[in-house]
Amino acid sequence: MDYGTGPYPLGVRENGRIMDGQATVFIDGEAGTTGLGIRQRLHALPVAVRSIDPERRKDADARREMMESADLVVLCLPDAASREAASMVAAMEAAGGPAPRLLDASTAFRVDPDWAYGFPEMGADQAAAIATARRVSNPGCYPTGAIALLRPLVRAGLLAPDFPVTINAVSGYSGGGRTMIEAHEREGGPAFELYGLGLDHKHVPEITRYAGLSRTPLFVPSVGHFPQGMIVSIPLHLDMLAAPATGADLRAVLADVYAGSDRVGVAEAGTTLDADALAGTDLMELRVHANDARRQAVLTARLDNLGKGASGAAIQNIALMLGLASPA
Ligand SMILES: NC(=O)C1=CN([C@@H]2O[C@H](COP(=O)(O)OP(=O)(O)OC[C@H]3O[C@@H](n4cnc5c(N)ncnc54)[C@H](OP(=O)(O)O)[C@@H]3O)[C@@H](O)[C@H]2O)C=CC1
Ligand SMILES: CC(=O)N[C@@H](CCC(=O)OP(=O)(O)O)C(=O)O
Repeated sequence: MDYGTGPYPLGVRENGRIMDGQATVFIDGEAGTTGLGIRQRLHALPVAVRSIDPERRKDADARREMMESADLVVLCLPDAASREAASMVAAMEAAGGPAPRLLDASTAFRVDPDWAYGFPEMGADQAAAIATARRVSNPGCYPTGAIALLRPLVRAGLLAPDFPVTINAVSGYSGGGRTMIEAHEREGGPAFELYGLGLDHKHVPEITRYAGLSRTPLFVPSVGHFPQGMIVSIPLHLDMLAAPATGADLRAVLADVYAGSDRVGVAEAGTTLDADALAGTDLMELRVHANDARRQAVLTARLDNLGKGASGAAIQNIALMLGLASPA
C-alpha cells in the first residue's frame, strides 16, 4: 500500500476512503484507559471516529473489518494484541488492499526501526518523520520525561553517553491500566510502592536508545495512591559531567531545545514538587533543581501519565499524521 508522503490535507486521501471529507479513525482498545482518553480528545479534531461493537471488540475478524475501513488505526492494547493487530495490517498491505496507517500506544514497537518514534519535540525533524510515517509508536509515559531531560544534555556534550544515569520516578495508579485502577479504587492500593526492582522495566530500552545513552540507566519506578500524575527525577553530581556546568547551564540547554514547544517547557525550580499538579493536562514541565555550591542537581519532569504520557501525546501524533492542527 502506498501512502504517499503526507501530511495529508483534510478530506484528501490517496486510498479512496473519504468519509464526509474527514479521515476515519478506529481505536482498537477504545474501552481501555488510554483508548478512552484518546476518544475524548478526538472530539477536538475534525475526524470521523468508527467504533467496534463492544461485544466483538476481541474478535479478530471484527477488528480486521474495522481496520480495513479506517485511514488511521490507534492501537491501545496490551503488547501481544498490538503485535497481532500490526500483523493483520501487514497482511492487508501484502495483499494490496486498503490498509490503514498505525499509531501504537503499547511498548511493542518503540525501538523498532520500522516505526517512527512519536515524540515530536525530540528533534527538529521528528514532527516531519511522524507526519510521513506509516507506523508510529507513541512513547512510554516514563520515557517521555526521561528522554526530554537527558537527550538534550547528551547532545550538548554535557552528559557522556556512558554516564551512569539513575532515573527515579513516581506515577499515579492509572499508569497500570484498568487492573491497577480497580485495585486502587475498589480494594484500596498501597499508599506508595516501589516496583520494577528486577531492574528490567519495559521502558529501559526506549529510554536508552532515544536519550542517546550507551550505558543502560538504572530505572526505579514507583506508584502512589493517586489517580493521575507523574514525576521523573534524575540526580546528577555536577563534577561528574563531561564538561564543567552549573545548574543554570543545564537549564539553558533545556530551555533552548524546548523554546518553540507549546507542550513542553522549562519551569522555575522550587524546593518541593507535587506529582499531580498537571493531571488533566497534556503539558510537561522540566526543571533543574541545583545546589551549585555542593555541585549537585536533580532534573525533574512533571506530566500527566495519561496526558503527555499517553493520550495527549497520541492526539499530537494523530494530528501530525493526518495533517491537522494539534488541539490547543
Ligand atoms: N495507562 C497508562 O498510563 C499508559 C498506557 N500505555 C499503554 O497503552 C496500552 C493500553 O493500556 P491501558 O489503556 O492502560 O490498558 P487497559 O487495561 O486500561 O486497556 C486495554 C484495553 O485493551 C482491551 N484488550 C485487551 N486485549 C485485547 C484484544 N486481544 N483485542 C482487543 N482488545 C483487547 C482491553 O479489554 P478488556 O479490559 O475487556 O480486557 C481494554 O479495553 C498498553 O500497551 C499500555 O502499556 C501507554 C502509556 C501510558
Ligand atoms: C504505574 C504503572 O504500572 N505504570 C506502567 C507504565 C505505564 C504504561 O503501561 O505505559 P507504557 O505503555 O508506556 O509502557 C508500568 O510501569 O508498566
